[in-house]
Amino acid sequence: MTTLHTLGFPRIGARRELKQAQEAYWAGTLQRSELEHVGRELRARHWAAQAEAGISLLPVGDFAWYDQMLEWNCLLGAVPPRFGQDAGEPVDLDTLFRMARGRAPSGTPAAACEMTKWFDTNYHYIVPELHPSQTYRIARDSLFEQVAEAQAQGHQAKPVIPGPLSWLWLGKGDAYTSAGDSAKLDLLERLVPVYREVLARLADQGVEWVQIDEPILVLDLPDAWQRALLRVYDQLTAGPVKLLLATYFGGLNDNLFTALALPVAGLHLDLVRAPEQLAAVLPRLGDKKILSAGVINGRNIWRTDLDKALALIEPARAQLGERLWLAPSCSLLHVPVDLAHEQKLDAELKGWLSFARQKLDELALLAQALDAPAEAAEALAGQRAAIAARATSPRIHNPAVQAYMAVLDGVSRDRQSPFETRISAQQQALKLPAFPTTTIGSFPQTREIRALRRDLKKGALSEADYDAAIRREIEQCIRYQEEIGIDVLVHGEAERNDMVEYFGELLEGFAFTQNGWVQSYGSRCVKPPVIFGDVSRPQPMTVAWSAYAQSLTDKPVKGMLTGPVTILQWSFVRDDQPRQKTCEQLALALRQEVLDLEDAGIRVIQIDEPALREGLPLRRADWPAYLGWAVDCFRLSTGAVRDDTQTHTHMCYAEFNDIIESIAAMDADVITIETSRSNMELLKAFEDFHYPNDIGPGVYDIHSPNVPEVDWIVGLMQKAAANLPAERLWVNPDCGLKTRGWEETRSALENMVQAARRLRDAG
Ligand SMILES: CN1c2c(nc(N)[nH]c2=O)NC[C@@H]1CNc1ccc(C(=O)N[C@@H](CCC(=O)N[C@@H](CCC(=O)N[C@@H](CCC(=O)O)C(=O)O)C(=O)O)C(=O)O)cc1
Ligand SMILES: N[C@@H](CCS)C(=O)O
Ligand SMILES: [Zn+2]
Repeated sequence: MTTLHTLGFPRIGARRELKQAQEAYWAGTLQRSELEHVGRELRARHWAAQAEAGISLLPVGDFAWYDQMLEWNCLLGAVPPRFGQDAGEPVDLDTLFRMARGRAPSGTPAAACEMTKWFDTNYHYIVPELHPSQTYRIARDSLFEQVAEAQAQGHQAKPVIPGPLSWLWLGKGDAYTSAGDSAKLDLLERLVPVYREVLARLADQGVEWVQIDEPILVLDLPDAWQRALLRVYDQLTAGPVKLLLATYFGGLNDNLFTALALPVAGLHLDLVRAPEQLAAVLPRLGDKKILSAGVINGRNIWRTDLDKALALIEPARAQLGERLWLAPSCSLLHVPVDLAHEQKLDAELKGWLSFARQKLDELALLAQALDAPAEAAEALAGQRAAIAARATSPRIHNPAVQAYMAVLDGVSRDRQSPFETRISAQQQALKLPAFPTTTIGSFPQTREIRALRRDLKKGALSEADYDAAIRREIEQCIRYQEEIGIDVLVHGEAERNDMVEYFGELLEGFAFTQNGWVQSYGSRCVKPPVIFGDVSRPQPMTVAWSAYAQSLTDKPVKGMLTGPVTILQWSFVRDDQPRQKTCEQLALALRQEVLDLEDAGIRVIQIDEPALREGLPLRRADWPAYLGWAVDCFRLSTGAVRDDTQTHTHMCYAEFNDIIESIAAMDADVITIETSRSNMELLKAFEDFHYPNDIGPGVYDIHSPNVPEVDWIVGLMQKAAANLPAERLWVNPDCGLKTRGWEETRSALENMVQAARRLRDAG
């Protein structure tokens, strides 16, 4: 019998039960005991679903109240001193929430820990805060309690824990200069004994296998880290539990020999992203190790081509027999829970898809195909038919798009004139003051706005009434910005459920789901649209809203679009053509929208690319190719406008140093970026590079409810002006305001405008 396991199952619940419960608890309307009950119910449901599907080793530790890394930070007692954690006391749930959000129903508010992107996904983890004198201890028991919970339900629990090297790599601290700073390795001396203690406790609970995640093994690793892996795993494997070392999101490449040399009992490979590594691993695996083959894609939603998967793993099966285990490529955290909850997707399209729950069945079928091929034949034939139907469907091809793509090389990506010429034409047209103020696009998405969309969907509100209500929101937003004296206004994005899903709903070649939620961070989720075919724009998507907003004021209103790379990155993308091609189709659709906005009298157009950096391949050798086409697609979408039309772009959650050249090559007239959390440190890349175009360094952190003081904003801008020409600087928040309330938004923006006035007076 083939052993099946998963690296993790989505924790949010098919109806986002975890989100509802957490937010109610934070708001004080749900008791702690009720919250804990919801957690137990979800875990039990998810384990049961996996067991029913035939998964024998069930993940424990994939459930997290906010984030799995944060759970581990708390288990290790790595709680920064500002949270007032008593040494020796267990870390309480509210302390965990304060680390994530700065506040919780109990305990003193403190600055939240940093949150950043998890590898190349749209999931965000809470960054471990490292310090050279940090000590560790088992400070939270939830993992052990959950193991007992799973066992009491009759399951074979396989705890899932972050490996020590990956935990350190992903951590940050003032004493360390980069992810791979070898000084971090000094902490291992104190960390490893606690890992050993954890493993010993799990062994006492009767656990046989522990999955230990070392995803950094798919990155370019310095020698010191490779050596540390060898040293540490020698110490970790001494006890009675068996370790399954899990790698995912790529191939081992030059880390292959290190991974194979580790004395662990099993190794998990991502054979979706890097199928070629199997041939290199098989002859070197030895005669004892388990190989877990990750053959079901944990990062996308397409039904698996099981014939292809079988062809890949058959040599492994022949060599390893039952030492070959099967699994998804990575945790299923990154895909929606259950396709069964989609009532509105047409049957053809639904037949092409597989969400987390369906992926379990695919895994079981694959095992059956190995163990009892005759019994699997009929189901395999059904799967084969579904794969063939998708590959040959006329819905995926659009001749008009193909015709445009065929002449793409001849389409200019360049603006008509260089920046110096354009900016003076824009200055004449827009007549902006020094230190112009603007915002990033969205204004608070209030409950009322979301309820309007809910009612529209339910049929309780007509299209006309919905439109009228959104227009009122836009008018209020414009009036407010005029009143406080913002220079370049926005319409506020009230009509958007999400900056990617909104466009997915309006573009051809996309499908969208009712319930395909995926956790982005904490309680926040996204519903990534599905790109299944050639992308085109049947009609303008934003022009009516932007033109309406512009009709209300003489001040310029920015048109607001999500860029091609970000739409690509935050969607589930077709896998039957290179991502570059899909991105080019998106860029062409956006190019038409940009020109329509310009025709409608919109003089400033922003094309957001917050995911440009997130899309970077994990291996540096692959960066130039990606950056080449990503920048090209941005330029394709923006390049056709007149000189006096001003283009903006916006990026957040990113470090810019290593891609500054590509950012400059995008040639947006203005870039607004997230810099406030780093106290303008991130601007250094722009200073060192002598970035030529206009820059709006974010002057306050929109992720925090704290209102920035005028002096503080002035100080930050002066810091920026010390190294960048003042006439190139804009004043703006560091991201959109959709997750904020109106009260804090008002105070913050008013202070921001005050600060800009003071800067002008001083200059
Ligand atoms: C900027 N970020 C984004 C990322 N990815 C995206 N795809 N979009 C982004 O904006 N990645 C990086 C960052 C940070 N990530 C996020 C992710 C998610 C949110 C967020 O606020 N999510 C909302 C859901 C937004 C949404 O889709 N809203 C819909 C539906 C709202 C809903 O739940 N409706 C309820 C009824 C509501 C009511 O009655 O009050 C229902 O249908 O039952 C909409 O507005 O229509 C979230 O709540 O998780 C932010 C940053
Ligand atoms: N225009 C978007 C960008 C977010 S990254 C917003 O303001 O929400
Ligand atoms: Zn942003």
